[in-house]
Amino acid sequence: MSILTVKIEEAGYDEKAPVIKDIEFILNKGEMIGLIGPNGAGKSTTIKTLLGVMEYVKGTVTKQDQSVYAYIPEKPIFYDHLTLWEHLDLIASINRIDDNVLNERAHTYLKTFKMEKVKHEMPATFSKGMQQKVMIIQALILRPDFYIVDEPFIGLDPSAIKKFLMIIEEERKRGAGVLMCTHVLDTAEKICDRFLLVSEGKIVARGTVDDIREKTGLENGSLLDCFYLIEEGL
Ligand SMILES: Nc1ncnc2c1ncn2[C@@H]1O[C@H](COP(=O)(O)OP(=O)(O)OP(=O)(O)O)[C@@H](O)[C@H]1O
Repeated sequence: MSILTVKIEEAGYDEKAPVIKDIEFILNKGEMIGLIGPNGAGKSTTIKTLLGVMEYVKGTVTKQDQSVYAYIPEKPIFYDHLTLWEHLDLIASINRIDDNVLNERAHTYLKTFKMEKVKHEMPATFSKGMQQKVMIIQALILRPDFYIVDEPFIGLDPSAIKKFLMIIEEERKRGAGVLMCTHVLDTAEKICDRFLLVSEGKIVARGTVDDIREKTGLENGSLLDCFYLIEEGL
């Protein structure tokens, strides 16, 4: 069952010069799609379009009725004068999450990511990885229908990556869909069901790793090998 249906004809920062074209896909319940592509390909622009913050958009982004999403950005953003706990409290009240539920979920995830000790400190003063963990905890507290995750693997320590992947797996079993943008292809290859390879604003390959292997003729190639071949036009 689809959670998100994307039909972007074109989008960009200026109507006269669209950056992405014909980005069309469906995200299903419990599915993880990897959005991959070289620097400047249009991945972040695609994400901004899905989030509804792009200046110019022609096309439609349709969520399943009432579905809630959570966005985990690559660059964390915080309120300077709020503590970690106050950030969680704010997110919970905006999304009408009951105090008891917030307490239970927050306690679990703060413990998992070893952030309990700093819960009354300002995230603005945290390290990059700690800030990334706060963004992840904020998203997990919502128990959303789908996640949009921008490059989760740069900044987190290996143990935090492992925990994040295990929780995301649980979330998928619950039915949550995940659209994940990343350059870390060896990890993506292991966890994503399908891929969208974007280059110069368009989808140049899509499907499972096997579909992409078939397209490149690399029968046993890794996703990285296939990516390299397609990107370099070999
Ligand atoms: N704020 C902006 N204003 C104008 N053009 C932009 C802006 N942000 C990105 N672009 C342009 O849009 C194109 C796609 O950029 P985008 O950030 O979507 O790439 P990306 O695939 O996310 O790359 P990366 O892997 O480097 O993060 C690039 O040509 C870039 O210069």
